[in-house]
Amino acid sequence: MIRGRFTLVVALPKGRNFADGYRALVQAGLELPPLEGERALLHGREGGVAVLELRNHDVPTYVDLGIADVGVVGNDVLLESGRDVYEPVDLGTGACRLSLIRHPAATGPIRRIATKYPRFTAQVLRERGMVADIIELAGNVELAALTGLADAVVDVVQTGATLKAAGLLEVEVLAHSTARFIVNRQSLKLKRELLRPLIERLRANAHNLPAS
Ligand SMILES: Nc1ncnc2c1ncn2[C@@H]1O[C@H](COP(=O)(O)OP(=O)(O)OP(=O)(O)O)[C@@H](O)[C@H]1O
Ligand SMILES: O=P(O)(O)OC[C@H]1O[C@H](OP(=O)(O)OP(=O)(O)O)[C@H](O)[C@@H]1O
Repeated sequence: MIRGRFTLVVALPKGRNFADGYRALVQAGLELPPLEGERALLHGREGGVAVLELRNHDVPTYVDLGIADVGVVGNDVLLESGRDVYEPVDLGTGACRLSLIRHPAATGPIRRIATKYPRFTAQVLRERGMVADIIELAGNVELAALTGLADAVVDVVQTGATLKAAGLLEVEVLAHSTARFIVNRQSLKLKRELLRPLIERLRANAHNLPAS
């Protein structure tokens, strides 16, 4: 097991949330390894802290199953994952929302919803007693509303520029998202002396973030 060879294994998502996540952990005093080479997937030396570079949706999986002790991931991905991890800190970065989006001409009942977030969408439908087919897509989800593949989509909105350019409407915000620091429940007990102060410092620093 990789965890036995390092003091702490950190799962970070490639892409948008990587730099803020890395910085937040360093500012909280964690000695992260320097990042080696663009194509490296695992950074760090035995006996120190390791960083795993993962796809967003894989971060909760690695943390829940105990391969990584801790991780950083957007709440949107956490909601979708259904994974049981401890989520002690809202880092406040990477703010966006998961919204219901429709074409202005689509005014009838929603029968087909396209999304990268099928579990989250199914839960929203269940909570509202609604029935619709969910079509899982891998990206550029707005195209489903533009082309008529679906009569609504659930996707990430940040500035709204993508929707505006496509002439689509943000009908309803379903969830707000920011980056979260997550912890494997067993690691929290086993590495308490390392993790408790880290969590406190992350909380204090997140509190002092300028409002975005
Ligand atoms: N405008 C935005 N679009 C998409 N995600 C955003 C945006 N703003 C913040 N985020 C956050 O960034 C995460 C997506 O990061 P990124 O765009 O790097 O991933 P991706 O290219 O979709 O790759 P992956 O397939 O690994 O999810 C989201 O889960 C969300 O928490
Ligand atoms: O409201 P906005 O500020 O326009 O941001 C939202 C858009 O940004 C992301 O797409 P991106 O073009 O980054 O590609 P991706 O789908 O590969 O993440 C996301 O999937 C939305 O389409």
